[in-house]
Amino acid sequence: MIRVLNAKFLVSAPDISLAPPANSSEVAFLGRSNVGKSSLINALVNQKGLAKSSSTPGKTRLINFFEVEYARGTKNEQGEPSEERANLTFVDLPGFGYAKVAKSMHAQWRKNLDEYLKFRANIKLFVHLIDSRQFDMQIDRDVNDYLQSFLRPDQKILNFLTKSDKLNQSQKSAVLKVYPGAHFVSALKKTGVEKANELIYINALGL
Ligand SMILES: Nc1nc2c(ncn2[C@@H]2O[C@H](COP(=O)(O)OP(=O)(O)OP(=O)(O)O)[C@@H](O)[C@H]2O)c(=O)[nH]1
Ligand SMILES: [Mg+2]
Repeated sequence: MIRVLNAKFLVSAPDISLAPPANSSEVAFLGRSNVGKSSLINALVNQKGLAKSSSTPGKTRLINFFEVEYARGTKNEQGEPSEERANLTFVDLPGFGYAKVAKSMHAQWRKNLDEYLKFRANIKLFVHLIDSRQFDMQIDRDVNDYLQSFLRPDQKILNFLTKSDKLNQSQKSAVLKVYPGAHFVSALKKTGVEKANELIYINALGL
């Protein structure tokens, strides 16, 4: 059993130069604008307004850092139940593909994110969120290829399909044909959230 003990906002930074010290494994949440990044972070840490979410695309404009304290039930050397603790840093990023932004500003965002994503040493996990209703978009394939192009051996990518409460079973089956083994989450209904925490914890810590 994995649970979040505590989560708190650290800092918002416009680019990597103002990021907090890189002293714990970092999980970067990325995906198209409005896909549900901020909402999923809130669901994972079980706090409503920690990451700011909005129905207006383009809500998250800075790189937002959160410290998340996890506890995992395990067994000690004597085989008795015990609990291990670990801190992760969650990073809520501005969305890709937000059209209503002036081109020049958009280019600047891309540049800022590019440096952060490629050169931040402690990123161990990229959580790429894909809208389960629009799962077959070129921009998401491009983002996957982009991440793969600089992925280090100590890093992983997870694909989560968001807003799964909007899908019926046959629609989910169609998604699974394109993303076999995809993990569905709903921040609204809180489904798939516990499993998501487990996947994040294990992959970010390389367990
Ligand atoms: N039905 C449903 N709606 C959701 C879910 N998660 C988020 N939403 C809605 O989707 C909209 C966008 O959510 P955000 O979490 O702000 O999305 P974001 O990816 O952080 O967006 P940007 O910061 O603009 O990139 C909001 O209106 C949310 O209420 C979900 O699991 N189910
Ligand atoms: Mg957001």
